[in-house]
Amino acid sequence: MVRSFVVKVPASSANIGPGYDVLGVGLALFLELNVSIDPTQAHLTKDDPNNCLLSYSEDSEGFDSVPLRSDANLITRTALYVMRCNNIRAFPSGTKIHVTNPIPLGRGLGSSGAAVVAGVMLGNEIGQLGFSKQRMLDYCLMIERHPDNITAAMMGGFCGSFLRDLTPQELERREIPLAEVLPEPTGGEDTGLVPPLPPTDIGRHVKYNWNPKIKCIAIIPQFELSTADSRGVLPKAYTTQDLVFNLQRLAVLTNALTLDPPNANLIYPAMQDRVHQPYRKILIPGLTDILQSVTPSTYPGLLGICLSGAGPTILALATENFEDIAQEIINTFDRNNVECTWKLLELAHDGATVEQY
Ligand SMILES: Nc1ncnc2c1ncn2[C@@H]1O[C@H](COP(=O)(O)OP(=O)(O)O)[C@@H](O)[C@H]1O
Ligand SMILES: N[C@@H](CCOP(=O)(O)O)C(=O)O
Repeated sequence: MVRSFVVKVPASSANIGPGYDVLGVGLALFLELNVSIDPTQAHLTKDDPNNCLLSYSEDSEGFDSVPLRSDANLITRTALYVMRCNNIRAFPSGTKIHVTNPIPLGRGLGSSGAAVVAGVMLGNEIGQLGFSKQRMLDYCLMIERHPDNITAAMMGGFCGSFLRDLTPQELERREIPLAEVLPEPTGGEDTGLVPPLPPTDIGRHVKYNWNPKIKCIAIIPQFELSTADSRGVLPKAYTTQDLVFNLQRLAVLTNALTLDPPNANLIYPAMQDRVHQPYRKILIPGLTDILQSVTPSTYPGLLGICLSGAGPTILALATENFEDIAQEIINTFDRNNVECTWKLLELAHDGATVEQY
């Protein structure tokens, strides 16, 4: 029997200013996997160590760069991790996965979070494991260890999340190096390693309301900045003043974005941050100017501006004047020799979905 299904996972913008590793919004720009399992096509998948023929559409982000072997690609490695935790060693013979990916890689729009969520949903479907989204979050959080993108991509909408404290035994499982969780490219051999099951309910979240008049403008520089590198420049400790500065704004922002009409006098200052943006300026030419150059008084309709995730994308929230706001930010990047594209995006309210067909 042939089985076919589609997995769709939204991009995300994390932090939203003061909510470092806490806040995220799912964005209507979808990573899509078209999956078919047809045992009569087993000859097509015999060259892959795990029986999987993986392809990307030519217009996909990462088409030229992402690996297609199932033990090297982030989506299928993640699916193999979920399957192997549950005693399924490989994809069924004749598994074909075609990926369409409009989410730019390494730009702060949650491409890796979407790939991890897609991989976990793929593993759950292939193995017919019947996991809830809450349980699938546990698997995701063993791989990407900040919950903001993952939660927004899985659950959709505007989310706040945290990781709960783990018991010492759980901590051991959680501290397993990533290389032992995800299968490493092996040259074709299966090491037989069974990864430890993730602890349950690692991540806790709430979904806030979001005023639908608020749209997301993403200004996307044409250079990549890996999240790991962008986390590497952050300090290990903060002053009380800086932490209180962010906590005060975080508390106000989560409610301010639900109010009608949206109030720029509240949202703009509530999107200021002292925990990550000041340190990331050295990695993003022009960031200081950009965060100061567009304000609600110079650009009516603008509500707030911040770095999207770990950058380099800029997220501007606005109700109108989208093109002018984007163009001003593009011009400032241009003066710093950085080319950009931009997108106007709505929230993705439903998060990740699977549709059988
Ligand atoms: N659709 C995808 N397919 C395969 N690998 C992906 C995909 N999306 C992201 N990745 C991997 O994740 C990396 C980017 O992750 P990261 O540095 O966290 O940036 P981002 O801010 O885009 O999440 C890519 O270089 C690639 O290795
Ligand atoms: N809170 C994280 C978010 C990273 O998001 P990404 O989209 O850049 O992967 C951080 O700021 O490091």
